[in-house]
Amino acid sequence: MGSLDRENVGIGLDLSVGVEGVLPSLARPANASRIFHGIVFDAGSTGTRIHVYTFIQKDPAELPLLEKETFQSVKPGLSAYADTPETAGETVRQLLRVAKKAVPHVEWERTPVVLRATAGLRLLPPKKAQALLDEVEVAFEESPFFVPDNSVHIMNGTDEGILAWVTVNFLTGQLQAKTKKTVGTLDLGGASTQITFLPKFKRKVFESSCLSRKFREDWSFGGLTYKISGIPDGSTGFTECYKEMLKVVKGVIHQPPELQDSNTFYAFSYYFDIAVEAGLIDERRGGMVKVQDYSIRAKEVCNKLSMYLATKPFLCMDITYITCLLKDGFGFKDETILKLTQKVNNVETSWALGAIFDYFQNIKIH
Ligand SMILES: O=c1ccn([C@@H]2O[C@H](COP(=O)(O)OP(=O)(O)O)[C@@H](O)[C@H]2O)c(=O)[nH]1
Ligand SMILES: [Ca+2]
Repeated sequence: MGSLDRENVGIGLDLSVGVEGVLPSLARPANASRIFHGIVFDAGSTGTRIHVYTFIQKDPAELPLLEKETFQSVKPGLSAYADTPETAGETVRQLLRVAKKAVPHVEWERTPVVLRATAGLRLLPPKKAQALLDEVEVAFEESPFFVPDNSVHIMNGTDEGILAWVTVNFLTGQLQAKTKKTVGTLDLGGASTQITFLPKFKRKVFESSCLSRKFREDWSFGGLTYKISGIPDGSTGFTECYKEMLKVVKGVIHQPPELQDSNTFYAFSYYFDIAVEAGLIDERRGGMVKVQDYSIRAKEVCNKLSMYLATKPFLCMDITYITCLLKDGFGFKDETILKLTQKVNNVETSWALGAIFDYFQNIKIH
């Protein structure tokens, strides 16, 4: 991998540097805009998503513009195939068809494809997770796209957070050299919440005052089946449920002092989904909520658990967890406003866009 003369080459040409000798020469007039693409798979615990990005580099000294995102998702996530890893390869092949349509044929061999897995694979026994990743790699190698080193791997939670931050701040224009202010981001995954408290399950039985006394369900993950239920003779309701969540949240999470004077926070993933389920926002339009809106709704739901038993048995637990995480975990004030959105400027607010920037930067593209 060589260093680059940024006076003469744009980001599109820089891409070829990582695969010297493999890619055709991309020499173009110095002033021409360059178009390039990047493919990111988000292998989440509840689904696999493909993001195909098209960028235009007008000025090599500036960040590229994101012209377009093509997005598609499938359920369930790869971890559901822990015992049939070939199926993971099929899922990826199916989604790669989307990329073949979105990226012009001539660009295929210089368009990088990467997959980052999150909590679903983190929670699997390492051998099972590796078998899934190996199948993905085979599917990538068969594809016409450029497969960089370390193209397929499990990402840690810190990277997930940082890359989501990059995505939203890029999309909201805060990464321009002249802007000083940035926005905060909150992403809540489907399985990462359980990471903290799954090991505490005794006999693998999980009883909670956040669930209706009558609730009973088996929940399977990574080859183990957990028995989840309400406490048959215990107390239920918001106060009890909150105390339970506090044990998971309190003292575990660093409370950044910046939150006190912080500006705007964008929240997505489960913050968004649960707000929709709780009727706080419209699924299509998203919206703004105050931290206290979650807690008011949590009280209403948890104090009438039987009403939600048939349709939304986990809503009390989920919304109380979010309330507790925001207030006692991160230390947000009741009045803090969160912008709940799945998209900014029509682009998914996922860590995936940040991940492709990270990739370009690692091959010395700025
Ligand atoms: O592009 C995405 C990625 C995730 N989600 C939602 O975010 C939540 C988190 O799920 P994910 O599968 O990403 O879990 P993780 O692996 O991050 O824990 C789920 O409700 C997803 O439906 C979404 O709406 N769009
Ligand atoms: Ca996620």
